[in-house]
Amino acid sequence: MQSLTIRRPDDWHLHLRDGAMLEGVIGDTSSTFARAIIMPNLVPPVVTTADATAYRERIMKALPAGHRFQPLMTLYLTEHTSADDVEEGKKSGLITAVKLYPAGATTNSHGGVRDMEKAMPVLERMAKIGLPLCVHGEVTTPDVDIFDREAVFIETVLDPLRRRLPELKITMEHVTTADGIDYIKSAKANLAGSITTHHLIINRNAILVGGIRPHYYCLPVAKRENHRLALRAAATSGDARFFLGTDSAPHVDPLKECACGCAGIYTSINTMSCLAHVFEQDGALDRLEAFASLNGPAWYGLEPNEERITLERQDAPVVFPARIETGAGPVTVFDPMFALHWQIKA
Ligand SMILES: NC(=O)N[C@@H](CC(=O)O)C(=O)O
Ligand SMILES: [Zn+2]
Ligand SMILES: [Zn+2]
Repeated sequence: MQSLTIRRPDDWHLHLRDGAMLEGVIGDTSSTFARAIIMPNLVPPVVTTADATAYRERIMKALPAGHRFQPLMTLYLTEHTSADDVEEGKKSGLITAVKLYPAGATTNSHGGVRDMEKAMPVLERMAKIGLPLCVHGEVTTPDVDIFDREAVFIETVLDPLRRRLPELKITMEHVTTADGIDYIKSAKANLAGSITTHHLIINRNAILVGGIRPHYYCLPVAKRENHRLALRAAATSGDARFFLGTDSAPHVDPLKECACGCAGIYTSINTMSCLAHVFEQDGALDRLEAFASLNGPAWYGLEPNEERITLERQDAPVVFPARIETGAGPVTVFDPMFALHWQIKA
């Protein structure tokens, strides 16, 4: 049997939600990943250090017995965020990053930033104290086609911000385009990108061909095949600027299978099996550890995990449940549309 031992991975972009959903999903992450950057887009969002402290406590309480897991907390940037509060959060060790959601760009982002000018004092402070900004990189202006939102964001928001504040460390999260990959590669410093599991596997056909398939709908929406190939090349290259952020984003099935379905794909449970498949296909299994376990911590100034996991390849397909049951309702699991053969050794 073929096997691969790597340092225990981390997830640099994760939605754990709250309440019954949090309880239903956290074990799928904490059984595999040592740490995860926890997205703050709850209802209401995690805006202050006090909010993040309370949310962290709820996460730790929901953690299954015996699991070791460290949630890395983020704050949801608003036009009213206090720079002092952000600095306090970083100093106390609680806050790993601040998250920029352009208002209206994605799930629970209506309280996000409309006018970047209003966020400048906080961003300047973050640059000064070395606190990274995570961005959902899409513009929301109605005249921009949804498939172009990332490219236009780079040109009209991200690049001007980086010119104005070159010392600010920015993570372009869930990169979905060749434009994003090229832009990150062109930067001399202070820019990196996370890539999701599903964007390495699906292109936009998965959502639209043969019927509309809500469980492949996420934001940023999957793009054309040439973009997927660019993401794959970047992820499997070993380039330290690219690392895993699953963006696993659970929504209960009734909220996805309806006339106006939510964006988000649930991959926490089968991400490592999917990634091993992708890296094997591209002849890059030796670089899976860089993508999933080394590049992320290096970017965030943390040590890689000491623990190891072993992935084993078996001839018989590894079967994951089609959906998980949570106290909030059923959540469909990402189906990569090919058989998986790798699994984490218990
Ligand atoms: N990725 C998604 O499609 N959805 C995320 C929000 C986000 O990361 O943009 C969610 O919170 O559901
Ligand atoms: Zn996002
Ligand atoms: Zn997300």
